[in-house]
Amino acid sequence: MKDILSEIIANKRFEVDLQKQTISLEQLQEGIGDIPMARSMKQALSSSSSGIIAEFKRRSPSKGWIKQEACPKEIVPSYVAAGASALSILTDEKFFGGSLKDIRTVRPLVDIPILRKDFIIDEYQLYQARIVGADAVLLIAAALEKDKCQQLTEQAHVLGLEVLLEIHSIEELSYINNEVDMVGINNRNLGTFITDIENSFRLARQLPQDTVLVSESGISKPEVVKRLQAYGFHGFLIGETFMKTPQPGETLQSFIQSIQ
Ligand SMILES: O=C(O)c1ccccc1NCC(=O)[C@H](O)[C@H](O)COP(=O)(O)O
Repeated sequence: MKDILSEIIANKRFEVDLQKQTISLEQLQEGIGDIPMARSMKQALSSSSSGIIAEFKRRSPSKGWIKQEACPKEIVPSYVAAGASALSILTDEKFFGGSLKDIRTVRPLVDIPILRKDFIIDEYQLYQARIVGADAVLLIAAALEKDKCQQLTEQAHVLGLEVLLEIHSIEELSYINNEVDMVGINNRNLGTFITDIENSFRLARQLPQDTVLVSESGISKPEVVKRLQAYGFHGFLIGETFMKTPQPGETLQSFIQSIQ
């Protein structure tokens, strides 16, 4: 682990420890009882839908502010109306300008699966995700020891959350086991920020055919999605391409028209 990722993880550890001082894990556990069943993102991606996981993202370490004043109540329902199969909502505040409140705000407005996109290092964050209404969480191999990743996967399942495991390199293939629901191949090198779509094809070749595969980051053209679809990818996680335009929902709509 290095560079921006280590900085993000160090800050996340600090944040989570602080949050625990305000609301303890036990208090969060008490709040989990009456949460409705989660929606299956794996199923949503496996059905014959667009496969687009449309991301709500205000800023990023690689691009700075993309849409500082973005309002989730406007953008997220417009993604659903445009035909997104699932949603990804960045909840990291310091580096991405997001918050758990963004998921809480849109949950009653939409009925497709929501991925809590954050840097999950502690089971406390799984409870937070479930309480605000997320259906799935991202676990990043590069940010976790293998045992910890396994432990978080099991705990996520106990809470009814699905897991999208993100890998970027051949070495991280060893994190994948039968318990992981979906495998995300990140095209972005988190050390250099360079995106290379070919990374998706390189790593997909190494995976069993029945893996629910998601290609993540740097996707800006419908033709790329078509190539990925033909290769057997089910999901396409796209943020900046939509968020940088004045009407992200409309941009998504024409993007989907071009892949059908
Ligand atoms: O987006 C970044 O700059 C970034 C930097 C360091 C860690 C994670 C980062 N992004 C998180 C994501 O996974 C992306 O937001 C997501 O894959 C969508 O990517 P894009 O379509 O390129 O916005």
